[in-house]
Amino acid sequence: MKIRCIDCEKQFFFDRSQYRCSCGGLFDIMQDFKNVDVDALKNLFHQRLSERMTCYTSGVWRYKELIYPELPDHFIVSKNEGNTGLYTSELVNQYTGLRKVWLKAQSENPSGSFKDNGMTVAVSHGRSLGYKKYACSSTGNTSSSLAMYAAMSNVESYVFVPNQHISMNKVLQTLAYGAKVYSFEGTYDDGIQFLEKNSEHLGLYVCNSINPFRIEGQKSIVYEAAQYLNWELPEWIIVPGGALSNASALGKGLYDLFTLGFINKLPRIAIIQAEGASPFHKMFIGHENEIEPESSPYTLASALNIGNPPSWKKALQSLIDTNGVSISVTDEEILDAKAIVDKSGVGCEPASAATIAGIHKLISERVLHKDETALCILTGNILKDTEILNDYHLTDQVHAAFQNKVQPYDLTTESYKSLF
Ligand SMILES: N[C@@H](CCOP(=O)(O)O)C(=O)O
Repeated sequence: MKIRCIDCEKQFFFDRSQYRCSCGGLFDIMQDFKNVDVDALKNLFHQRLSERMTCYTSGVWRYKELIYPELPDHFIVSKNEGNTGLYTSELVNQYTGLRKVWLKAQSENPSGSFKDNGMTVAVSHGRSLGYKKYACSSTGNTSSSLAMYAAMSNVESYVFVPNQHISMNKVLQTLAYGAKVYSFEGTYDDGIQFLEKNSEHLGLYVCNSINPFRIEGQKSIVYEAAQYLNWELPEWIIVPGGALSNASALGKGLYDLFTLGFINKLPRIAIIQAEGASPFHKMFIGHENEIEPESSPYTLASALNIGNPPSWKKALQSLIDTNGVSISVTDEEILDAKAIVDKSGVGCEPASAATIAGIHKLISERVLHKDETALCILTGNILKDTEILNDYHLTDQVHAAFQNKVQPYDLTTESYKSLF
């Protein structure tokens, strides 16, 4: 397997853990698609939809030929990740004003977020290299996912989480899977810098999205959506933008599908950032060549509290390749959109709802047209952040709101007769 530095374009054989080239650029995996037969692969992917109890049951490894064909199956650690629902909702369509919005619920992954799509590949690769200690910096989803796969592989996980502006539920989930959790003063960005500097001499295999195998795995999100939609994707793919791994991976995945001939039309990608943590959007609309890191990013959508996204160049490439756009939305817009997704029955964590808020705004700015269709990536589960649910639904007027939603009822009377 070969990798390429995205800055100096030097190529290497990838046989150990390294995340950056000596020039400072991130690595990208170069797939050898010379012998790909699209019709044969479509058939194979279709047959694998009825696999049971093998690694090909997974909605990631179903596409192994496009992700990591060389990896011997016995290294794969999988929990049937992927296989997530694709939903539509009249409520969401109406709220956004778009003809049809597809919700790809990556929140249905085994650890509750899209991170599992990439993590199964990163940890499986780490196993093939013989690593026993795995690490990440995280606002909570990456750490939960890593801790889960590490536990299943019987190896250690060490996770570094900021000591504020993250969701307690996610940290508890990470602890419960058995990870050693270190809480630090700073942001996700400081944790990444620490790991980039120290992981090698500490013998830690880093599973953040600076690891290119994470990106290869996350491409499966768009492969699966395309397969479910009979290889015809909507005009737009909408992703929240924090560390920017989804924008990077989905752009690469779409490019694979289009250049190989799986799909005939390339959707446009829209990256939606939270206003309080939007360095990428500022760079993009300002036509700057470099990102200006934000030292104190802050948004209620805790998964997006990232001021210096390592993958910004890959995400930028995705927008260039797909004629994409970026936009930012306020926390209020995110929370209102989340309430709609929750009420639709699909549900999501706050960061995911940035996509719905983003569509709303892109229509009002006439970037999206109401006759178009879009696919939104819902990144995390509704229960990932119950503090936000509490605040949104209860805090303002706790008693009045609570009484409205959960009505007191006296079982000893016959008042039910007037209720139904
Ligand atoms: N919100 C993320 C931030 C980490 O991003 P990654 O792309 O490096 O995994 C999280 O869940 O920690």
